[in-house]
Amino acid sequence: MVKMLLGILIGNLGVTLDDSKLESLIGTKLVNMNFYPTCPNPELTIGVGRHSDMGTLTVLLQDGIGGLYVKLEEDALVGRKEEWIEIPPIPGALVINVGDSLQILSNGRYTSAEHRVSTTSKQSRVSIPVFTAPRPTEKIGSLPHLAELDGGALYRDVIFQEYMNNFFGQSHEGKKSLDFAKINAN
Ligand SMILES: O=C(O)CCC(=O)C(=O)O
Ligand SMILES: [Fe+2]
Repeated sequence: MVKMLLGILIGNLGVTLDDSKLESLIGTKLVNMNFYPTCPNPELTIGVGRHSDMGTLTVLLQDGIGGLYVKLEEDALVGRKEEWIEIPPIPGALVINVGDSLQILSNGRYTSAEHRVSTTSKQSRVSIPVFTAPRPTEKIGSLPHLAELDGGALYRDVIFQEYMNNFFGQSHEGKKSLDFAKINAN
């Protein structure tokens, strides 16, 4: 399913990647099982702090409790201020998150979802994300066709293992990890 989704998302940008390339871009797969116990003072705790997932696409199953928030970036063009919106649990629905690797490959046309989780004082929560990410040896950077169309690459080529080392080598601060691959990050 993830391979098909990725093929469609990249295809919509006018780039066709063959099956083995798509496979390489989601070749690392990891399942987490998150348990968030109840917390008497949810406002004083962080369930999961703000971050984006480092991989390509994340498929997330959450129970019915809620508490997952995604940041909508400020957009002056449409007069929107930065806002955190809750992703309500819908029975039988999966949440699909764009990760940093897809942001890099798409030259920023898809942006990774910055998200966080808050706990509640009444009910514990369980979520199961399935992360897909490039193979550790895979080189990722802005896809050349998109860099050309956009008048330049926003991201340099990095070996995914290096991106991962950097991601886990520092504490998460929103989407700061992306700076590692950004050209002209300041
Ligand atoms: O629990 C959730 O809904 C999200 C967890 C998460 O963001 C993560 O494990 O990366
Ligand atoms: Fe996450």
